[in-house]
Amino acid sequence: MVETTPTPTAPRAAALIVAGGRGLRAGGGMPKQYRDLAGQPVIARTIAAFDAHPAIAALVVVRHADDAPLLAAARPGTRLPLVEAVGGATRDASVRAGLDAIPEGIDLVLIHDAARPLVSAAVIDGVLAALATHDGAAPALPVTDALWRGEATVTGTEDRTGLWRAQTPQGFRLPAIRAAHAAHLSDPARPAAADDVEVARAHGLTVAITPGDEANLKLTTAADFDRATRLMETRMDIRTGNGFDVHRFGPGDHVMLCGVKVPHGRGLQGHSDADVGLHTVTDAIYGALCAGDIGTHFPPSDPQWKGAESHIFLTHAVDMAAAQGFAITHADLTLICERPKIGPHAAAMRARLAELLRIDMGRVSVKATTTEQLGFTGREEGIAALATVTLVKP
Ligand SMILES: Nc1ccn([C@@H]2O[C@H](COP(=O)(O)OP(=O)(O)OP(=O)(O)O)[C@@H](O)[C@H]2O)c(=O)n1
Ligand SMILES: C[C@](O)(CO)[C@H](O)COP(=O)(O)O
Repeated sequence: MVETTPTPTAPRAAALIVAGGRGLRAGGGMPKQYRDLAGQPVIARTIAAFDAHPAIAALVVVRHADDAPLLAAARPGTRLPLVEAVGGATRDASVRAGLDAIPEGIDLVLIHDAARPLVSAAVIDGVLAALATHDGAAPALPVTDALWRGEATVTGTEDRTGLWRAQTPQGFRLPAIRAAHAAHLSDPARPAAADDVEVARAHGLTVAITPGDEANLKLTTAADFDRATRLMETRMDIRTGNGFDVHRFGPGDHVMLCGVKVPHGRGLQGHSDADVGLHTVTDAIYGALCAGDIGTHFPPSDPQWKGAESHIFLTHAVDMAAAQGFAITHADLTLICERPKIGPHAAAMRARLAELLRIDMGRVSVKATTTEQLGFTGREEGIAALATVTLVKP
């Protein structure tokens, strides 16, 4: 008989995101984790960072009892189901509530502050890698500035050798950190723990220090929001794409423009429904993604696209952008024709485009111009369109 060694299965890791605090030091009129950071709620970025990591198999978010509506409004669409738990008066209590809510079948837990939205895949990787050989692991940065003691004047200098600035996620084997938190809770003399590493160490666990990241800052004060925004600007991938398309007039009694049926004495000719507005915006998105054009993805030689409604093409481009982590933040379309007059239909066109682009109508512009009766559009032989879109990957 041949003996086989069972293949070890990779441990399954959960992300436990603590968001039960009030963010009093940050101010701003609402708990900091729900405030906007460069166009997205802080917590949406934090959740998305873990949801996007392939080693994360479960997501638990601990919120304050009053914050259900805030979390519902801020949570992003996620690959993983999002388990919600209600936190307590201290960070420790919130972590315990989260540990209790972790679904079955999880081996490792990464406990992370919702207020650290810029956590990178590399920081998460470092923690997970160290957990293969340690009870716990957490990122940190060495203290590089001199450390003083004092109030208004300096009264002493502390030795900074071996001092670290602790970050999250702090990772552990699930049973061990549950036991550590239970022991911490039952200790009548327990001090408030600075973090989960302190709770773990008090229970005898060893914790490896893994590479931290300056960008993985905790949003604590109002100034931290400015700092995080600046950090994001330097690492953001911002792209613009342009599109241009023309369709000629032929027989018909209407034209399709941005998904809106506009009555007209002629129709537009094309393999699909000839919606020159949607085609142009679609091509602008493909352009920003460096992904060819509509013909690359929907060849005119393919009979299945004959008469197709053009929202199919735009939805494909929007999905492709989302799959690559891009958010569409703006679209500007210019339709070039003498007639039909676009003005009376522009609001409906903006609304439909916004719906298809999955963005607010305030980020979508539809305008029109004539060419003063010059050229093919001036002779009313067809309609031309120009578009610019902006895509942002945080
Ligand atoms: N009772 C608490 C307190 C804090 N936290 C979470 O722990 C993280 C780190 O805490 P901190 O930065 O101190 O947040 P707040 O307690 O919200 O801030 P503040 O002390 O300024 O009110 C935050 O994501 C916060 O939401 C929590 O889940 N439950
Ligand atoms: C857990 C922590 O983020 C590690 O740096 C930090 O201790 C929590 O924040 P607080 O400001 O000390 O509550």
